[in-house]
Amino acid sequence: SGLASGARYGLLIKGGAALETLGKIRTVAFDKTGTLTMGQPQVTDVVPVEGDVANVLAKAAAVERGSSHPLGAAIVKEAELRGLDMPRVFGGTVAAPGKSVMGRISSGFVTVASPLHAAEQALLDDTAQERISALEDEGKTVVTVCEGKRLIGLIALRDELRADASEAVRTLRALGIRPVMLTGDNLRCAQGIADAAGIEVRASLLPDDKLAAISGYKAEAPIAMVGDGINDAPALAASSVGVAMGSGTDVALETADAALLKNRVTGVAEMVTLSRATIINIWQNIALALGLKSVFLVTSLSGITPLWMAILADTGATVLVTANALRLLRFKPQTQENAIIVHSSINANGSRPKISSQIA
Ligand SMILES: Nc1ncnc2c1ncn2[C@@H]1O[C@H](COP(=O)(O)OP(=O)(O)OP(=O)(O)O)[C@@H](O)[C@H]1O
Ligand SMILES: [Zn+2]
Repeated sequence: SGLASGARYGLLIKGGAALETLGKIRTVAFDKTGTLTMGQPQVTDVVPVEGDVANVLAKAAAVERGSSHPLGAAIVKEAELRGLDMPRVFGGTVAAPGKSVMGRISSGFVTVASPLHAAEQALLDDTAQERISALEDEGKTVVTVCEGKRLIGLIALRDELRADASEAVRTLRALGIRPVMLTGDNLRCAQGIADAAGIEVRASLLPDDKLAAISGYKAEAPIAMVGDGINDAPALAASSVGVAMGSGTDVALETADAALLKNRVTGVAEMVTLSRATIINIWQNIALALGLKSVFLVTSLSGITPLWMAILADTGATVLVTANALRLLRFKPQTQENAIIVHSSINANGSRPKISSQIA
């Protein structure tokens, strides 16, 4: 009944074990991009160092074209909006998760990378470094564009916080759970987003660092991780309960133990509440069943109640237990955004989520 009730609110939980663990978690780790934020960054600034804006944007977009990263998608969209001709890429592109993407165009190798990992390609001088810090202080994510070993420009992007992110964080704290944001983005930008959401943050984490962070928390107490599967699928799999955003990748939906179909991050707290209610309900039922049975065992053995009455009472207990379990179907999440509850398990993009077949 707990699983069915969750499904009605767009909370999909893959089976009883995950439902049970959710009630015990002490920490919830959130990915930033696409989880606490909308995951639809927009290009805000293009700073050319060599050539003009179009040169930087077109080359960056060329190597990002095959990339599934939200930053890459934003760069390609911006180049298309400006009607730029993207140079041809020869021999495909190479992505280093959490760091960069690289490809070869006719004039040489182009790399789009985080400032932290740009140093592997080119040295950032003081002017570039200052410009990066200034943009990051505005809450933007900056990527560097290099051609060969030369920095040719910077692209700044901004992603908006989800409307229910701070409510999600507050609700978890009220349940005695510690929320923390794990991100591959730089600390300046991440700190701005984290402050707005009211959450503590660990930034500049590579996918392996996210995994290590999860294992660290998990060694202390059960932890849930909420992510979209881009550079965090291993962390989702390693946490006690992995929760995928409904808009996330197929990998996320497959590795996760649960999913938030309506992309409401407040759903994590609702899952915990539902789990706790279910666990209490199960213990009530066990106590009820055993209690009634022992009363009638004693009384019928000692001849106080006739056998037929004991049998009838046994059936009655089953009815009571079932009725108590069915109360869970009346479960309503406490958070305010319930107006947008949809009674179906269809994704926002219209496709059926893969895990829907597994609802008990
Ligand atoms: N395809 C790419 N194009 C440009 N930069 C990239 C790309 N992939 C990774 N990066 C750089 O590496 C950084 C970390 O990437 P990662 O995907 O781990 O984190 P994120 O998506 O920014 O944030 P989060 O970890 O919260 O999802 C990015 O902020 C960006 O600077
Ligand atoms: Zn991410």
